[in-house]
Amino acid sequence: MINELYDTSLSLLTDLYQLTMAYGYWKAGKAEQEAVFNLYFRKHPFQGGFTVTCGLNSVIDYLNEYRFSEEDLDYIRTLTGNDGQKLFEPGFLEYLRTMELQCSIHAIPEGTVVFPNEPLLRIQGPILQCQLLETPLLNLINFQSLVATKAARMRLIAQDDALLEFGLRRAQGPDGGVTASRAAYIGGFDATSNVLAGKLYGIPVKGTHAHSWVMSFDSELEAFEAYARFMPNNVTLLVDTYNSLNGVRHAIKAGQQLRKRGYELGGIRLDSGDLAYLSIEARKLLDEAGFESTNIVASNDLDEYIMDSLKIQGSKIDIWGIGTKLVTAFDQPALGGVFKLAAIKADSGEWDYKLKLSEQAIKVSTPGIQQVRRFKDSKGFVSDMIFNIETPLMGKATMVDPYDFTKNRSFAESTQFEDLLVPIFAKGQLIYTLPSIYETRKRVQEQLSHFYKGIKRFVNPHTYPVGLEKELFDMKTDLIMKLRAGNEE
Ligand SMILES: Nc1ncnc2c1ncn2[C@@H]1O[C@H](COP(=O)(O)OP(=O)(O)OP(=O)(O)O)[C@@H](O)[C@H]1O
Ligand SMILES: O=P(O)(O)OC[C@H]1O[C@H](OP(=O)(O)OP(=O)(O)O)[C@H](O)[C@@H]1O
Ligand SMILES: O=C(O)c1cccnc1
Ligand SMILES: [Mg+2]
Repeated sequence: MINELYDTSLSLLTDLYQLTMAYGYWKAGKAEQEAVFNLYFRKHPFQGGFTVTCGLNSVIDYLNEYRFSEEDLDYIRTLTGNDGQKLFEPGFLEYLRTMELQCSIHAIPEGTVVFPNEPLLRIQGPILQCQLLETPLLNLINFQSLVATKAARMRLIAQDDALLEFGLRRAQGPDGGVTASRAAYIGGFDATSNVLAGKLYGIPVKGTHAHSWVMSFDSELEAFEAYARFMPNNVTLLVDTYNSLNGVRHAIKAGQQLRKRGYELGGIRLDSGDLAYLSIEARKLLDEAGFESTNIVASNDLDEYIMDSLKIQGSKIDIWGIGTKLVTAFDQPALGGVFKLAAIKADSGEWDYKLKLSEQAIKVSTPGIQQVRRFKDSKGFVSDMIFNIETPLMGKATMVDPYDFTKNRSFAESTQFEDLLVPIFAKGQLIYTLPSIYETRKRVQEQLSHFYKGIKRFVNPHTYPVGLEKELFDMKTDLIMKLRAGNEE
């Protein structure tokens, strides 16, 4: 989709340093050396207890179209260094021109509930190619996962109420708007006001009308009657332009006219003031007038916390219209996903495991060709274990808390599990059938239902256990010791 939106190849959607490193690998004769990178995040957004992964569809589109066009190469050719001389030799540009993606990619399917340090994507292939993909893959996964997570949080509060996404006007540019609409739908929204997202993804489109409609008439009643006349099968009237409860009375009048023509007043929308009080009073007015099935839509800078508060206050809101705080992920504008090298194949054909040291334990990367095993019992998912597929698990598996080795758990061989990463590309060839957006959307709710409810609360959520398989933990520890010893002052 992103390619459609920009109508161009998007291989330049990367940071310059990926190109300069790619050039370096090429010059050093390392371009084809096989490497493995993991894409993962370190902390849940919104101080929450879960994250919903999203954006794989864009990754697939992006990689399917991946190539350096003549215009791309013409541009790269112009780039110069500090001395004004060309950065790249012609031979490198020729290499890029004929380059075909050879990467094999495993990923956790979209709509899966995931946790810190779990590889959402594992990219294996020529190091030069993997490197070029760091920035675009992070760009695609970070934002969409963030918005899908925000949406899933709102769905938890909304329960069975309808959720409409109204964010396009506040989104971070066209692609931010369109991808946010998709991610919001996957996270649990029911519809979007974004017509392009509707067309591109098959998301239901819905909407009401703006204050300008009311303001353009001499009176609110006239505006409502006109709207109802012209669009009798889609009437949700925005009642707060002048005085919300008066507006509800006018909407009821327009609704009575509609009924005479065999149509129903679909809803009224409240967009300012005390949404708890106004929705309760509006409900009374509507019910007294025999409009029990007319929905009350609320909007106005809503987020999951205000929704929660409104629910506690007994508000009578049936449909929530949410824009700004959803599509901008207002209280946390980025998911901190990273892309780290985990192994390089040595000339011997053996994996040489790689790790980035840090003073902060949470920032030390994990080596290995990783897979995530999610153990289940009769009540649901119980823990996730990251393991190295190169050291097959035999019999019972032991997993260690990566931040406290004294904490570990063992799982009998008979314990049920699911391995989360599935093959997407094999040496550059797509081998995965992307589920429909509707299936992915269902998957989120399905997934959430299998987790202990503590991970879903907003305040001090329960930490779902994610550990390293014992052999991987030991290998990581050894590597840390070796690297620390080898890099002492
Ligand atoms: N009962 C309520 N409890 C908690 N928050 C509420 C309640 N009613 C509305 N809100 C939220 O409070 C904020 C109100 O915003 P603001 O102070 O701008 O008022 P407003 O009603 O939009 O004002 P105006 O009438 O000028 O448009 C919004 O984020 C809204 O969602
Ligand atoms: O509040 P959001 O969650 O972003 O939802 C979208 C908002 O966009 C519209 O008005 P707009 O904000 O453009 O103008 P208004 O604030 O004056 O209503 C609509 O009336 C909502 O209030
Ligand atoms: O249809 C609506 O009510 C709508 C659409 C976009 C933004 N705010 C409201
Ligand atoms: Mg507003």
